[in-house]
Amino acid sequence: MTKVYRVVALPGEGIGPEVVDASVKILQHLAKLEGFSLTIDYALIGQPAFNEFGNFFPTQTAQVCEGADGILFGAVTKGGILELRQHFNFFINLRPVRPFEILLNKSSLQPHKIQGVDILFVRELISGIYFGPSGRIEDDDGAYGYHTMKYYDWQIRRIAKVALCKAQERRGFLTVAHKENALPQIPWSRLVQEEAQHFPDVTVEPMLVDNLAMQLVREPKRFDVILAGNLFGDILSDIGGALVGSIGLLPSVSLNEHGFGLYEAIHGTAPDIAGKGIANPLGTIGAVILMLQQWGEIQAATSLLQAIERVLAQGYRTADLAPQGQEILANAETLTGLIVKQLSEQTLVNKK
Ligand SMILES: NC(=O)c1ccc[n+]([C@@H]2O[C@H](COP(=O)([O-])OP(=O)(O)OC[C@H]3O[C@@H](n4cnc5c(N)ncnc54)[C@H](O)[C@@H]3O)[C@@H](O)[C@H]2O)c1
Ligand SMILES: CC(C)[C@H](C(=O)O)[C@@H](O)C(=O)O
Ligand SMILES: [Mg+2]
Repeated sequence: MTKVYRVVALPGEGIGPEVVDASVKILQHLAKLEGFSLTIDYALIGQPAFNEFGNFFPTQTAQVCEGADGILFGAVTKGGILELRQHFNFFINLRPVRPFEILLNKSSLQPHKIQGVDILFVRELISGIYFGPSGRIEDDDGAYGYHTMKYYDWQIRRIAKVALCKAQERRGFLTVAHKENALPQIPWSRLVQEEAQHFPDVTVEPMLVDNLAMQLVREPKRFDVILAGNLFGDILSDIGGALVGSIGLLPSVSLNEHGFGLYEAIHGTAPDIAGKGIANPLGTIGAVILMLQQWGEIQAATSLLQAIERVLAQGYRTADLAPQGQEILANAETLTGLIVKQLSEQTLVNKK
């Protein structure tokens, strides 16, 4: 029986529409090759949504997303994304950091430091300082603003379980980012260690987040799964961009307890390059791989990864990867076309 999937594309702003466009083309092509049925519905988020509905994440958009098999997201300036994450209870944010072998020389670190790096960030996504009580007030000392880092213990425990499961499936090593020397009321280490009693095969290593940032650059290979709260996870995962060579390469999935997911790159709207067609679409295309894996379309996921690797092996590079020597400068459209062509060729070979 043909499997039927419905994806909601939310292109958003800046380079969002460019990278979503590339990813949709690839997904549609894969559907034809792999024989699954695919519908893509489009909806507005961010500034375009505000212009149309006076709201960055309008009810109309929430309704379109309801019941879909996945949301493919571009980028927004800020308005809309936090509301979207909260609306669907996407408390799990997974950000894998694994360099492409052929791009080791694009890392900010020396190739031998980065070869073999395989890190999974597990970031809590709908609590912490992003969502705690906040405001602007004026008192006798003047105007001030505040944001509050607030975590219920159960919110930490539930994301800890996710991270522990991931570590168990991987290399059994979980680093917990915390800042208990300054923020002792939010005991990440203790709560995660308590949960870890049910995971005897996982080693838990609590690490102060400032040291963790340094160790990530110094010796990235020592990490397996890194668990972090919302703010620390945001900051630490961008370091991954420097490790793999460009932030434009990194994908992400945000999930709720039912496995419903929001798929996006970790980068933003990149206003400095938006509208030029030169954005690297591989982060968002990588998010398509995560979507296919989540659906259980393993053959399609593997085939897409292979196609990307082969196109990179042919020397094509977007501008962020600073092509030089034998490498060939490609824009997003060219790169996408090459991946589509490669997918067709692979399928032909496999069917022979
Ligand atoms: N999920 C999201 O929607 C999301 C994520 C991060 C930032 N943002 C928003 O994006 C805006 C810009 O933020 P920023 O400049 O700090 O971060 P950014 O990720 O947009 O850009 C940082 C740098 O990386 C480059 N870059 C990013 N993605 C790229 C890609 N795919 N290909 C090539 N180069 C790429 C940019 O050109 C820029 O030099 C802000 O308004 C921020 O709030 C949104
Ligand atoms: C746009 C912004 C609010 C967002 C975040 O901080 O979560 C982004 O930086 C990300 O990494 O997804
Ligand atoms: Mg970020």
